[in-house]
Amino acid sequence: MKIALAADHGGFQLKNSMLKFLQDAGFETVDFGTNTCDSVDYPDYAKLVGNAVANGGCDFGVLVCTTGIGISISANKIKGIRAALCHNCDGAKFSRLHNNANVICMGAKYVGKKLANEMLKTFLETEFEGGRHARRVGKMEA
Ligand SMILES: O=C(CO)[C@H](O)[C@H](O)[C@H](O)COP(=O)(O)O
Repeated sequence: MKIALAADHGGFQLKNSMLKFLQDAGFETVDFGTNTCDSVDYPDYAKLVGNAVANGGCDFGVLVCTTGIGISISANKIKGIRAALCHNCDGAKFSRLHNNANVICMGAKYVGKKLANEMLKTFLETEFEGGRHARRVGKMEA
């Protein structure tokens, strides 16, 4: 499974922590940056990960900014992207079960490294339930 990650200056440390977690767990990863405190614009990074997932180059995406809000709004502008802003493992689980989310977004201001790894693990291990949820996801896509 190949995972694309990116963050702005507000989220790069948490992104790098999850990058190491994924690499240690044996996942293939693509790091789209940023990797410094220099101020950047979160829509640019959402676009890199969103396109990588939407075009099939990566299976899932991980995006982080300070609150998670701007980067999730941005990712959801890309056709085929269902980006879920998650704050706990239950949200991460249901974003997959019911919404077939393909990008998980987090706010580094609210989520610590341990919780972020747990949410990410839950997200990647949970399968979409399909059924009535497939009808709803289909309506979102339309
Ligand atoms: O949280 C964010 C967007 O929702 C971004 O990470 C920004 O950090 C936030 O908008 C604050 O911007 P600043 O330039 O870092 O003050």
